[in-house]
Amino acid sequence: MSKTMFDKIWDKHVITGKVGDPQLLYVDLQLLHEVTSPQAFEGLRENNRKVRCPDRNFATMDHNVPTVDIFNIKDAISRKQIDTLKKNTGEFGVRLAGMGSEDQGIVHVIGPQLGLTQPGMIIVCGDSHTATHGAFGSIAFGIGTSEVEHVLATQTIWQTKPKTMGIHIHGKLPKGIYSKDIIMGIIAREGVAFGTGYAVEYFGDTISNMSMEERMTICNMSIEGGAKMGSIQPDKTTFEYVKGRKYAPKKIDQAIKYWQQFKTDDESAFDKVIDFDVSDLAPFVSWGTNPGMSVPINKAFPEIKNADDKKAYDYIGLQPGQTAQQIPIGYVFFGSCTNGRLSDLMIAADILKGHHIAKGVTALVVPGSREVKEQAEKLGIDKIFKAAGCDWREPGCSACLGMNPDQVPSGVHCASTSNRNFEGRQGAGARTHLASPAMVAEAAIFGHFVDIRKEVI
Ligand SMILES: CC(C)[C@H](C(=O)O)[C@@H](O)C(=O)O
Ligand code: SF4
Repeated sequence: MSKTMFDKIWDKHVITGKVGDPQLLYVDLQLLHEVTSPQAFEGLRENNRKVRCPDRNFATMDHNVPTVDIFNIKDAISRKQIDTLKKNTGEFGVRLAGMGSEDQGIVHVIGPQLGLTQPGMIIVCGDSHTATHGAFGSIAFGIGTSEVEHVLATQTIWQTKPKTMGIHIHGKLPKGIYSKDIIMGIIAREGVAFGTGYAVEYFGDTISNMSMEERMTICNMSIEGGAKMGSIQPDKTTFEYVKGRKYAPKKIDQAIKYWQQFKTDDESAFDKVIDFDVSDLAPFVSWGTNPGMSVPINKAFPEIKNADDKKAYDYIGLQPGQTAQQIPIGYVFFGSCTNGRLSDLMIAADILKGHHIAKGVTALVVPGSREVKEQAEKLGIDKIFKAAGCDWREPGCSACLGMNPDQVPSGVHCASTSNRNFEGRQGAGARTHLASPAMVAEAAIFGHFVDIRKEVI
C-alpha cells in the first residue's frame, strides 16, 4: 500500500499504541514562547520533575516584546510572562533566545532560521502556527499548555493519527501573485474548516518552484483552513536552506540521505485530494473577520448570506458590493510569522522605493527576527522603508495580535501581511485586511488597495 510522507514520518515516531487510538509519539523538537509555557514549567515544579531532554527544546520571546524600547515592558502581565520564561529556562536548562539576543524573534521564524527545524522531524509548540515548520517536510503542529508540560517532562506526546489530504497546486504564478494569495485563495474557496481532521500536504509544480520562505507562508496559514498541520515534501531547495545553519546537522550529506526517504509514494496514498490551479489567480484581500472572508481584488464583496456575514460587515464597516479599492486604509503592518521574513520585506521595499506612504497612514515594519532585521539593514532596506514614511521596528509579533503596545486604533482599517483578521485581533475595534506584502505596500502608497497587476509604480 502506498504511503504519504506524513505516514512515513508518523510511523518512525510511534512508541506505543495503534492507529485509530491515541498513540505515543517521540517529539524531536519543542519550541517554546512566553505565552503558553508558564503553567507548563509550573506543573513540572509542582511535581518535582525535570525537563527530560533539554537540548530538544528551544525557547524565544516574541508575543509580548515591545518593538520600540524592547527592555521597557510597561504592561505588568507582559512583563511577568517575559520574566517567567527567563527564570524557567534558566532553572530547567532550556536554551533561550531572549530579548536582545541575536537569535531572538518570532518562534516560527527563528526555528527554520537557526536550522532547528529539519525534515522528518515531529515538531511541536504551544502555538497554532507551528504548521509553518511543515514546509520543511516535517510533522509540525500546535499543542496546548498541558501538552507542553507533557513534552517537557517526557519528550513525547499522545496523538490520534489524522486523515491526510493532498492539495495539488499547479500552474505558473502570474506576475504580482504570491504564495500568500495561493493560501488565501484556497481558504476562500474551500472555507475555514475544510482541513479539520486532516494533515495537509501541498504538492505540485508551483510548490516545487517555490523558495522555502514562500513555502512557509503557505504552511503557516494551514491552521486558518482548519488543518492542524500543513507540510511540503523536502527537496533540494529544503536541503540547501537547512545546510550550514547554526543547529543544522554537521554531517549534512548523511542527514540529506536520511531526509530523502520522506516522500509521498503517489496521490492514491492520500485520503482526499483537491486541486488548485494558480495560472489565473488574482491578488486576494480579506473583507471580513475570518481569513475565508476574502475576495480577489477585482471582485465585489459578497452578499450577506447568514448571521456571520452580517456580523462581519457590521464590525468591519463595509457593505456587500463594495470592492477592496474602496477600503480607506489608515494603518499598515508589515510583519508576522506569515510574511515577516527577509524576502517579504524585500518585496515590499522594492515597491515602496522612491515613494511615500499616503497622508494619514501609519505604517509599521517589524522584521520577524533580529537576524532578518540585521540582514535587511545590511541591504539598506530599512532606509527605503524609513524614506517612505514607515516606522522601522525591533523584531516580534507586534501588531499581528494585540498583546503588546503595537495596536491598531478602533475603527481604523489596517492592510496587514499577517494571518488572522478576527474581531479585535489587532486591537479592540481594529479592522484587519489580510493581503500579500506587495498588495500591502501598494495600499500604503495609495491609501487603499489597488490591483498590483495593473498599477505600475
Ligand atoms: C498566543 C498564541 C497561543 C497564539 C496561537 O496559538 O496562535 C498566537 O500566536 C496567535 O497567532 O493567535
Ligand atoms: S506573528 Fe502572529 S500568528 Fe505568528 S506567532 Fe506571533 S501572534 Fe501568532
